Parts: sequence; C-alpha cells; structure tokens
Amino acid sequence: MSVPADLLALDARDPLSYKREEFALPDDLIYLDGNSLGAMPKAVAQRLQHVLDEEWGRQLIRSWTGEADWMSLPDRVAAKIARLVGAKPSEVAVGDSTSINTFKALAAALHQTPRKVVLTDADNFPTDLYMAQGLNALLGGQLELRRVPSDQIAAHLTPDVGVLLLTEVDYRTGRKLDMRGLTAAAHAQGILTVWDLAHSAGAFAVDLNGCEADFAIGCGYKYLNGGPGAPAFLYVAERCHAAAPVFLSGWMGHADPFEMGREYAPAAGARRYVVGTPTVLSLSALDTALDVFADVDMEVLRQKSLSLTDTFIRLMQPLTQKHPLTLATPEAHAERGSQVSYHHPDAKNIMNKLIARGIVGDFRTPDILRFGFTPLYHSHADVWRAAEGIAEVLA
Ligand SMILES: Cc1ncc(COP(=O)(O)O)c(C=O)c1O
Ligand SMILES: Nc1c(O)cccc1C(=O)C[C@H](N)C(=O)O
Repeated sequence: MSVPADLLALDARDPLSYKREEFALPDDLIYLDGNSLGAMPKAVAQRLQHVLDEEWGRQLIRSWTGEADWMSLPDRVAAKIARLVGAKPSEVAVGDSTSINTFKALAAALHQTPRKVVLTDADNFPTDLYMAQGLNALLGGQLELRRVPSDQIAAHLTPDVGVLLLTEVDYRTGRKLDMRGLTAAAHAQGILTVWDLAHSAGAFAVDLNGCEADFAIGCGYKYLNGGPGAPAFLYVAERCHAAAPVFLSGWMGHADPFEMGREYAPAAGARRYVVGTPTVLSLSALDTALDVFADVDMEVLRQKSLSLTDTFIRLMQPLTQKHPLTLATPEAHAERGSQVSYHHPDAKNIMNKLIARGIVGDFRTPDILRFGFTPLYHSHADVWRAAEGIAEVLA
C-alpha cells in the first residue's frame, strides 16, 4: 500500500512543508514525540559550535558584556517566546525549569491573595502538584490543594479559591482547556490564574494577554525545540509585577547585578524572575531553535496541526472497531492540543513494539498510547505511515 492520493494532495498544498528541511530528523523514523522532546533544528549545531569556539573558547569572560552579550541572552530569548504566547517581552522571563517556574508563579500568586485554596486538575502533570505540595510545606501547611476532575473545574471556582493552577493541554489525553473562558470565570470570583503551557507553547498560538492570564509557565524543550533540559519560561502579567514579589531573588534578577549591592532591588519587568547565572549553552540552543518560528504564521501552524490530528483520528477509527482501543482525545477542535492519545489495556507493550519499528510515541500510565504531532516537521504521509505501522502492530 502506498500513501493515498488525498493525503499526498494535502501535503502538496502544505504551506509549511519547507520547514522539515530545517530539522535534523532521521529518515527512517516517524517521530511522534515532539511533545516530550522536540527535534533538533539544524541551525542549533552551528550556533553551538560558534558559542564554543568563539564566545567561550576565544572571548571567554568578555562574552558576558561584549559582542555575544550573554547578560541579555535571557531577555532576547524571552522576546521570541513572548511573540508565540501573546505576551509583551517584558512579561516573560527565561531560565530554570518549568518546575522551578511553577514554584515562582504559585508563590507570587498566593502572595497576592489572602485565600489559601489552590484549585487544580486532579490529573494535572505531577510536577505541578508536587511543587504546590512543596510550597505548602514551606508555608507550614496552611494551603489546601483542591483537586477536581478537569470537567468540573468551572463548577469549583468558588470564592474561597485563591489560585487556579491548570495545564492548558493535558499531557495524557491532549484535551485542551478553554483558557480564555476559565480565566474570565476565575477572575469573576477574584481568583488568580497560573497556566502551564508545556504542551501549548509552539504547538499553537497562545494569547496570554488576550485571555488576561495572570501567570504562566512553559517548557523550552517540547514544541519550542530548545533541546534536552532547555530553559523554561515564566510569564507574569505586567499588572501583577508590582504586587508579585520575587521570592527567589537572585542577583541576575537584580536591577544592577554588578553593583554588588547588599539589598535586593528587582530588575525592570519579568527579568526580575531570572535567578542565577544564565545557562548560556542551552539558552543559545533555544535562541536559535526559536528562529524556526520567525516566518511562521501560528494560525497556519494550528490549521496544519488540526489537519494532521484529524487525519490520524480518521485513519485510526477502523482500528478502534477491531481492537480494545479507545480515543482519549476530544474530537472537537477547540478541545484538542497537538497530540492524539488512545487507551489500550496493553499500551506499554504496544508502544515498545512501535518504537522498535521506528514509530516513536509515548506510553503514559496507566494505559495511554500518546502520539504528538509537530506541524513544522510532519506530513500527512507521516501520519498515514504511522497509522499503517500501528495497524500492523495491533494485528
Ligand atoms: C504539563 C507539564 N509541566 C511541566 C513539565 C516538566 O517540567 P520540568 O521541565 O521542570 O521537568 C512537563 C513535562 O515534563 C509537563 O508535561
Ligand atoms: N521532561 C521529560 C524528561 O525530562 C524526560 C522524559 C520525558 C519528559 C517529558 O517531557 C514528560 C512529559 N512532560 C510528558 O508530557 O509526559
């Protein structure tokens, strides 16, 4: 069997097809895991070589303030991410991990309200729950972490809730929450919002300012393709800056680090949430990786993402009739991120077999087969080949 003509026609008119060339991807792999670790943009290798040879190797310490200007690297990367998430550059800080930034955001948000309840999705990504638990321990156990199923969040926006901590796209099911509606409903009850955009940033256009979101965090190594352990980001709405204290008040978030003053004074804007010395190698990789998005219209990217996931769901549909395979991802476009997941009682074993055949997705407990689609480097033909491989493994 070869790729059906209708899918080849979709690929022929794909306005983003030229993007695949910008990535180093093995030809014999169908990589459906960009939602865990994005593929490497080819330009990153050249950038890192330059950083090694010239900026570090030759210029050494002079690169902090010289031509390389490592001091402003977090801010330059922040400006590129800001465009993708609908924020002002001065509202985004880049550095640390998503986990650490979750702590910063949650601590700052809780400081702005006398309320002690943090409302979250019972199935939120573990690190979000763990960071809230750790913060609660630091605060002497005065918080209540209230966990409810995602479809019951709206009904639990009660006046005792201080902060709503949610992941926009669920890492297991790929279900996308209504960030705009939930943020407005939260605000109507005087609740601040912290959105985890790990599976959103770079996957589709996010509009933090348009949604009037208060705080957000996100990963650099998934759809932003910044490489393993890439720096994460933190968004703090401008109107929250004055009241959102910096608890991790490191010298690199100081207004004038080299003044070496005795008292902490925050830098302007979100730069104050940068803590210690910027991780130049990984920031440089992320900086160049983000250039892949420079000429990309995020609405076009979203349309392609939906076309890829629609196609996958359609091709997989007959398999759900023959096997104990059920779609875990919502079919409504507004409720879907850029991944498609299925429940299967033997999911772990099936994923291992798929990976052995070069179709790389994820198994997630307890029974999820997860397939991530990256419109920058996937074609409809890839989707078809993946579905064919899955059919063979299931058979
Ligand atoms: C929703 C979500 N939040 C956070 C993280 C990760 O946080 P960190 O980069 O700190 O490991 C992930 C994935 O690893 C995730 O899926
Ligand atoms: N962050 C990860 C890592 O450091 C190692 C392996 C996997 C990951 C992941 O991305 C897990 C992930 N956030 C998930 O959505 O399941």
